[in-house]
This record gives sequence, C-alpha cells and structure tokens, in this order.
Amino acid sequence: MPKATTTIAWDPDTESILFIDQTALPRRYEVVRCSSVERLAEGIRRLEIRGAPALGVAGALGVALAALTSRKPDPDRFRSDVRKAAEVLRSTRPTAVNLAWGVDRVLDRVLTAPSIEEARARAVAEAVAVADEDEAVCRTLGDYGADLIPDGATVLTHCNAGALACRAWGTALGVVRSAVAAGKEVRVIACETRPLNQGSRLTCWEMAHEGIDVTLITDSSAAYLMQTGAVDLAIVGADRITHDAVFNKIGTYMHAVCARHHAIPFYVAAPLSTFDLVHMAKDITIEERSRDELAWCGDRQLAPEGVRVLNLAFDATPLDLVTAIVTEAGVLRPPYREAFASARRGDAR
Ligand SMILES: CSC[C@H]1O[C@H](OP(=O)(O)O)[C@H](O)[C@@H]1O
Repeated sequence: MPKATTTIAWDPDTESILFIDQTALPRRYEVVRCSSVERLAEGIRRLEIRGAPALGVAGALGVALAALTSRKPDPDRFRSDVRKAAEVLRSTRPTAVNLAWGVDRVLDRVLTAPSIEEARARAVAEAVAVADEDEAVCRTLGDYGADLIPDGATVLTHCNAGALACRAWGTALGVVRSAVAAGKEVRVIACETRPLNQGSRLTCWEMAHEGIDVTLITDSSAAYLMQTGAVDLAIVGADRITHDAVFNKIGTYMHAVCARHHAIPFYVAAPLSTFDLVHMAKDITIEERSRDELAWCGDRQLAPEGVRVLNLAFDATPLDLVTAIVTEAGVLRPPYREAFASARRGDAR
C-alpha cells in the first residue's frame, strides 16, 4: 500500500487534476483523475478531497482547470466563464478559508492577463505554485512545531490534519512527522472524529503506514484520558483562524476546554493562508452537513426516520484556550493580535 505522500496534484501531460479519494480509505487507495470543474466540486462536497490546505490547492487547481476548459473565444466571455467556475468552487464548502484563498490566487492571475492564452499559462503556473508552496509550508511549520513535542510524549489529535488534509506532510501531523524525523519517540492518540471518522479512517491510516505509534479512541474517551494523565499535549489543525477563534472540526472546542481544565498544552498547527484577519468568529458560517451522515453508517441505520439531526461540521475555539499556534512563520503565542501582526510582517519566531 503506497504512503500518503501527495494528496492532490496537477498532471501536465493530461491537463487534469489527480487526487486521492479519501472516502475510499482505509479500505481502498484510489486516485481520481479529474478533468472538469463540476467533478472537482463534487469531490470537494463529498469530502473525497478535504482538509483546509488541500482545499486551497483544489480551489487553485480548479480555477486553472476552468481556464483550460473554457471554450469561450471572446476574452470577456472567457473571463466570465472562469469567474462562474470560481464561484461554483468557492460555494462548495463555506468554513475553510483556504478554499476561497486558493480560488482567488488563481482567479486574479486569469482576470489580469492580457489574453486567453496568457491567462491559461499564468493560471496553471500559479496553481502549481500554490501546491508546491503548501508542501514546503507544512514542512517548515512542522519543524517549528517539533520543538513543542518532548521525546516520548503522547499527543492527542482530532480529525485528520495530516498529509491527506494538505498537498503533503500535514499540519498537526506534520508537527508529529517532524518530531519523529528529529529522532523523537511520539505516541499519537487519534480521536475517531464522528460522524465521518477522519481520525479513524485517515489519521490512523497515515500513522500506521509510517510506523508511528497510534491508538484509536472514541471522541468521548478524550476527556477521561486527559484526566488520567495519559495525554501530554493536544495538537489539531484549523480551517479558519480569526482574531478571536480557531474554526476546526466539531469536537475541537470540547477537547480544548478539557485540556485547559487538566492543564494540558493545546496547540493548533496551521499555515498563514488559514488566517482570516478580516472577520470575527460571529461572522463565519459553520457548515452544516446532511442528516444521513449522522443517522446512517453505510447501510446501517443509527437513528429513527424523522428524528431531527443537527450535523455541524465545525466549531469555534476561543483563542484564550489555545496555548500556541504553529505556523510557517514560527510558533505564535499570546497576545495573539500582536503575534498575528508580527507573523504577517515576517518577524515572528
Ligand atoms: C489541516 S486542516 C484539516 C482540517 O480540515 C478538517 O475538516 P474536513 O475534514 O471537514 O475538511 C478538519 O477540520 C481538520 O482539522
């Protein structure tokens, strides 16, 4: 079984996008070749591609694909065509800011190009740059974060913030990989992360394939393990970081509150592209997903017909519960407003 090294990539030979279908894991490792924006949008909605940084790369590559597949001969109608495709991609998932960030990075290149041919060339170049940057950023933030993990530590994580949530390497799991690469022994506790089980299906798959010690637990076991002293620190990814909160998979807030209660460090690992310093938490839409994701598990019915289901995909953890935020600009610590400003200036460390 191959390692999860590259989650999503551009194939220049066929001018298509290749991505691992994460809904098939852990049982099947399947790579999808995507040649249309509609198919890419479906893959994002179904979480075949998921994870904030991976969504940023998907958004970027999707706009490049739109530029290559538009058949509008007139530049204005071509640009309108690509704008519409960009809106389709942007609308697939509202919470992770990286998706819109990736879309906008390439859309800007298309809309400012002097010709259709130049627009296509610039779009592909920018999208590939977004993908390549993501892997480099994850490795850099991983190396910064590795210093936070003591040798022999047991690290609790939630959902999947690994290579599968990025182009490669990962954010929270990128920190774990960097610590292991530095020679440290690290034990991972992976919360299953209901209802789509990114933790059991994806984090365990990644860690097992790299021989990193991993133990799967139910989400509801985390507090007890913190209480018994079984957890040395927690580290999670992020989908959007505002001036007042970290948006991440539902359940993250619960772990942060418990970690604070038990004086356990609670870290967030995320690239600067996940920061949204324009909006406050109250402004952000938390994605609600389908009833069936909670009421069914495959063909096994878990809740009676007609029972109301609230399937929130994310929650918002107040920054005062976050010990530090690991980025490619360094490890950011409170006071965060100043730390964010210095990170964006490039003088954080
Ligand atoms: C490295 S960010 C990963 C982030 O994305 C996940 O959400 P989803 O699986 O719904 O895309 C989750 O919030 C992870 O922390």
